[in-house]
Parts: sequence; C-alpha cells; structure tokens
Amino acid sequence: MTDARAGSDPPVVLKLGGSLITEKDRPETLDEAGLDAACDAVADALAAGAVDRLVVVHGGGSFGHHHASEHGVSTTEGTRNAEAVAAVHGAMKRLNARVLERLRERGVPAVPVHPLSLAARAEGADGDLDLPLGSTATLLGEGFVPVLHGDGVATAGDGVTVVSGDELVVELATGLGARRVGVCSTVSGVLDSDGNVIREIGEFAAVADALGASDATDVSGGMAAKVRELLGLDAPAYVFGGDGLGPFLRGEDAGTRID
Ligand SMILES: Nc1ncnc2c1ncn2[C@@H]1O[C@H](COP(=O)(O)OP(=O)(O)OP(=O)(O)O)[C@@H](O)[C@H]1O
Ligand SMILES: C=C(C)CCOP(=O)(O)O
Repeated sequence: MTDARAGSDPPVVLKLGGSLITEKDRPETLDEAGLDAACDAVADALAAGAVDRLVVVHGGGSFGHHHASEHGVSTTEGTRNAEAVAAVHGAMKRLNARVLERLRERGVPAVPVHPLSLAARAEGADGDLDLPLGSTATLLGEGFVPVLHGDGVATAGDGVTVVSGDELVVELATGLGARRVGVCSTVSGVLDSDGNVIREIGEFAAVADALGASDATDVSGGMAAKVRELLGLDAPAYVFGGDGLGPFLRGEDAGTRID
C-alpha cells in the first residue's frame, strides 16, 4: 500500500469554493471571472515556485448543490436512487472538467480524482469517511496537480450521501500531512457579528454565534461546518476571498487563520 505521507515535501491543500467559481443561484452556471482569476493565481504561484506540491479541491456551487437538494440528498440524507447519484456526480464531473480545462490552459498539470470512485462513509450519523489517498499521493509525486471535488459517497446503511469539499480538504490535509490549507470563498474571511474579518480562530465556542449557515442553496453546512472541520487539523488553515488567494499561495497570511 502507498504511504501517502512518505517522501518529499508536504503539499499545500487548496479549496476553491463553489461560491467563488460558480454563480451559486443559477443552476450549472460558472462564475467565469472568479474561476479565471483563481486559475491565474494558481498558475502564477506554481510558475514562480511559491508552491511546489499542490492539491486542489473544489466545491459544488450551482452544479452539485442544486441536483443534491432536488433529490433530497445531503451529507446526512442518502439515496438509493441511481438516477439521483448520476445527477449529482454528473454535474460535479462537468464542473470538474471545466476547472481542469482552465488550469491546463494556463500550464498547470491538473488531473481529476473523483471521490465517488474512491471513498466510503461508515454507518451512523458521524460515520467516518474513508478516502484512500494512494492515487492522489502518487499523482503528486509524479508532478501532477490532483483536482478533487465535492461528490456523492457510498455510505453504509444509507446508499449514497454527499461528501463536501471541506470534508475532503480535512482528509487530504491529515492523510498527506499538508503544510498549509487554504479555503477560498467569496467572503474575505470568517466574519464576526459586525461583519469584520476575524483574524484568528483557535476554538469554535468563541465564534459560534457569528457563524450562520450558507446564504445560498448548500446541502453541506456553510461556514460553521467549515470552521469546525478546519479546527481539527494539525496544519494552519486560512479562510479568505479571491483577493487572498495570491498571498496565501505565496506563504503569507490571508483572511482568517484557523489553528
Ligand atoms: N460568520 C461568517 N463569516 C463568513 N461567511 C459566513 C459566515 N456565516 C455564514 N457565512 C456564509 O458562508 C458562505 C460561504 O460558505 P459556502 O459553503 O457557501 O461557500 P463555498 O465553500 O464557496 O461553497 P461550496 O460549498 O459550494 O463550495 C458565505 O456565502 C457566507 O454568507
Ligand atoms: C453537493 C455536492 C455534490 C458537493 C458538495 O461540496 P461542497 O460545495 O464543498 O459543500
């Protein structure tokens, strides 16, 4: 079995939020400017050598979430309807293909890794996610940029549920021993109740009141779920908006640091 943590430098794990790269309220619509700017920042950072090994994860935005909510599927509600699984996975593969295409146009050696084909969730409300990392680690070692995405996931006792990009980020960061983790969305960081960016979060209780759910169709929990998951990591995690992506990739602080 491949040891996902063995060998060279720890990677950076970056999530491009669905709200950044799609228009979240219009089914299967890209946010062209948001996606292009994000792909430019990734390509620039790799070309400048600011990042050596990078794993990208993207969210569902108006591709995955609309199909998932139409079929009543979420991270906790499963389906045994193959048409529903095909609708959610198919939409995510269409979005993934667009992301890959734009990265490759900029010289980024981006290749897909589809979680539905790899991962499984154990039975129960907090069933553990098993995401084998051999393919991602090997692709990284061979110089590729693996690009994963929120997807359907086989779930014991519940058919297929949704795995969010945020959950994948946590699994990847832990399993690959990530150096830094970035979550890029449309908000410039985690905001307090006055709308100001919280610079640093060390525990959930301190910010719980300020963290609402997502403001668009989102079956996987929005900002509160994001912060909870990122707090569990060894590596420092940052939540930032599009403007923070370049600085984050250059190793600077951006948005909110969660550690
Ligand atoms: N305290 C908060 N600070 C910042 N954003 C918040 C807060 N509370 C709720 N939000 C909402 O969280 C959303 C960002 O999370 P969301 O999951 O929608 O983004 P995403 O990761 O880009 O999308 P996706 O899940 O499709 O990948 C914003 O739309 C914002 O309105
Ligand atoms: C709805 C699907 C399939 C993807 C969910 O991923 P997220 O947008 O990262 O929460």
